[in-house]
Amino acid sequence: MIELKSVTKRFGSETAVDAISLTVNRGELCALVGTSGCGKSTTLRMINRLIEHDGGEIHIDGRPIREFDGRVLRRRIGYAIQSTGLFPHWSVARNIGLVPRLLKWPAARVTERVEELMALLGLPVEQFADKYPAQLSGGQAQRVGVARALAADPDILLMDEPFGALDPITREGLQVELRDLQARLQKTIVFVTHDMDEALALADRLVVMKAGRIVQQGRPLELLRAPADAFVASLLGGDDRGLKEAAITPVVERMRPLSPRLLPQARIAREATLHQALAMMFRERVERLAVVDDEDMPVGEISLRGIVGAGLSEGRDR
Ligand SMILES: Nc1ncnc2c1ncn2[C@@H]1O[C@H](COP(=O)(O)OP(=O)(O)OP(=O)(O)O)[C@@H](O)[C@H]1O
Repeated sequence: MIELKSVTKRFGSETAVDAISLTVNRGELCALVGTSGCGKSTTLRMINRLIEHDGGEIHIDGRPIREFDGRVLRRRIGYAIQSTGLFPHWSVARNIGLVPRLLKWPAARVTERVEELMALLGLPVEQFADKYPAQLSGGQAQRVGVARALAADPDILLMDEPFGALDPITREGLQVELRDLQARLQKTIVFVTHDMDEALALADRLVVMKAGRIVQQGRPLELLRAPADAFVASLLGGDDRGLKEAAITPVVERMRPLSPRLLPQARIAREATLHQALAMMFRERVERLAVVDDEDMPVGEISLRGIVGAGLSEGRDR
């Protein structure tokens, strides 16, 4: 668990982070969003003491981080950044194994771990282990950066735009991998992003910052449904907020039992979102879809009226 209590950071006369308080529970993914220069990266870098806070307290698992040696702390916390920070003269495998080697793991265990992570992140060992960062595409380099952050199996991961500057398909693939990793391994993750769709899709806790302060925090749906002010509303998507809400609301929330009427021909997976259901209705020119399970068996239906007529923000079906 990470706790920030009234944490402040000043650079000269400028207060970059102004008395923020935030708790990120174990296994939670917390996304920090806000306009450029609002203090997101500074907040992240104070957690692993790349930047020292000058007011307030930061605790990790109940202990003030000032009690830890900075280097020891950073070996316990994975850190992935947009520019990857890979060592250019080291191979991919050597880059990924950096922290385990610093922690003096036996060589065979480091190799095993590196290969495990490369497989996890879709980087075939034979193809990539001996390559150098300059020989990688941006997306591959970011995967290596994420693998390196995960190498020593840290409980905490700090990620500063780790998927920035990637094409939408690669980015979405990595988002799915991250969510999967988090669900399986219960990592505590603090994630900085400028991409609101990414923040809404990934975050358990969404934190909106403005000029060094936290303006609002909560579950993405809570913020979409009740933004604290016009700034939050506009940052979260302005007039598009309804669609963004549909993009993170699962179909099963609005699903009804199959009606005795004819089974709808068009089908949608039960894991789909309302946004995907709307897109399919639009594409297929239909107002009802059968919701199907993994074996393509209908488990219910969803209708346009069920989605729109009920009013998304009411959170109930009629
Ligand atoms: N090392 C530094 N020295 C002086 N000022 C700094 C330093 N690092 C950050 N700042 C200032 O602190 C403020 C917050 O910066 P920070 O990088 O945390 O913002 P951010 O929200 O991450 O921005 P962006 O979205 O553009 O990355 C900015 O005004 C920035 O200019």
